[in-house]
Amino acid sequence: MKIAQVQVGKIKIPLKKPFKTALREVRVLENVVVKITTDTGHIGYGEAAITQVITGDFMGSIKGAIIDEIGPKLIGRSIEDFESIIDLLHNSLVNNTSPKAAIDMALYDLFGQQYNAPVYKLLGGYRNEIITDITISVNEPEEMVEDSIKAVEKGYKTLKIKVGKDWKKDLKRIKAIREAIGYNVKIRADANQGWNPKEAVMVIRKMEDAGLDLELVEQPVKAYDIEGLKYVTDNVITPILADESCFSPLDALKIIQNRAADMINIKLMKTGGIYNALKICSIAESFGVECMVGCMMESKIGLTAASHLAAAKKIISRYDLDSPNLLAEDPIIGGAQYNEYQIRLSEKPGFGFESIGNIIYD
Ligand SMILES: C[C@H](N)C(=O)N[C@H](CCC(=O)O)C(=O)O
Ligand SMILES: [Mg+2]
Repeated sequence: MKIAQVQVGKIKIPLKKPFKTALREVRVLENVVVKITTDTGHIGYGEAAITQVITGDFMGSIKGAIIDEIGPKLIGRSIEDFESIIDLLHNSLVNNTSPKAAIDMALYDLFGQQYNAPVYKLLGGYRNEIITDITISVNEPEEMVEDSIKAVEKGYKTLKIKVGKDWKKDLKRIKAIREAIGYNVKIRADANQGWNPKEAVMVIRKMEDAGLDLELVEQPVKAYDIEGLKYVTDNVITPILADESCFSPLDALKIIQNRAADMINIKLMKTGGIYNALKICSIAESFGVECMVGCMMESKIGLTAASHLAAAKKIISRYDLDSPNLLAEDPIIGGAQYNEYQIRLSEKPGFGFESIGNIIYD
């Protein structure tokens, strides 16, 4: 199975309601899709999210990296030489984790097809069903309460509450939501770097003192501020999850060795795909540090790849794989099966995509 063509396209899907974090607001998802076709007619798909405020990668840079740099090097390479192709991918240019992730996904999709097995089984096959949380965008507390109640009515057992805009109001947000939904539903909060270290300690301690029972707090401080992250982790009881601070396996190693966070959020857009995500899993597992698999605003193409990783590994104990549920349409037939909070993996070879609509190829 040799790579014959690498195509790049754009997928555009409106959201059900604006997705708002301390870092950005998204109304319409516009991501890059990669389609790799082999000489045997097999097709592998991947996706790169436009999340420049986190990864630095934007539409033009992602397309350029794939069309001008990575794509041409892949032509004629055999999927059986998997390690060599992945090595080529990661050494073709530094950073650019989103285009690398899209190519890595498409290669894993083909790898599964080559060996006639679903990817998650080839990676370890620990489980074939996962349960995702759902994200509540940061808005006025009243609107967040309404959104939280609707999510609980749909059966979600974990809510990921976006905060990090203003710590006093954040406290009100979490208090109001906890009062409205009770204690049978888990709350995790994601500040998306919005607090400084002292504010973070103060607000998390206030939440602890008020008995708000947070499962964890994600990325309280700036991505670069590992000392600040450690200060927060050392000074609160609530577990701290590193997200934007952890891209590479080396980032994970540094965070874990310094005990700067209690857990790691793995996202394919940060690691550059499944290959490096597996390295983070091994590092974390060696230290007994549990991981979450998260996502950017991505369609079911990216989320199917993330779900296969999440299902494969025991050390991944938490899932924030909700972005398809935030979209108004799903143009992807096949792949992971979403039934609100429940995600089932397809047993078809690779990622099991059947057809993908809505893509405009360059
Ligand atoms: C969509 C997912 N639940 C999520 O909240 N991801 C964010 C970043 C997503 C983005 O800005 O596209 C996160 O965990 O920080
Ligand atoms: Mg996050």
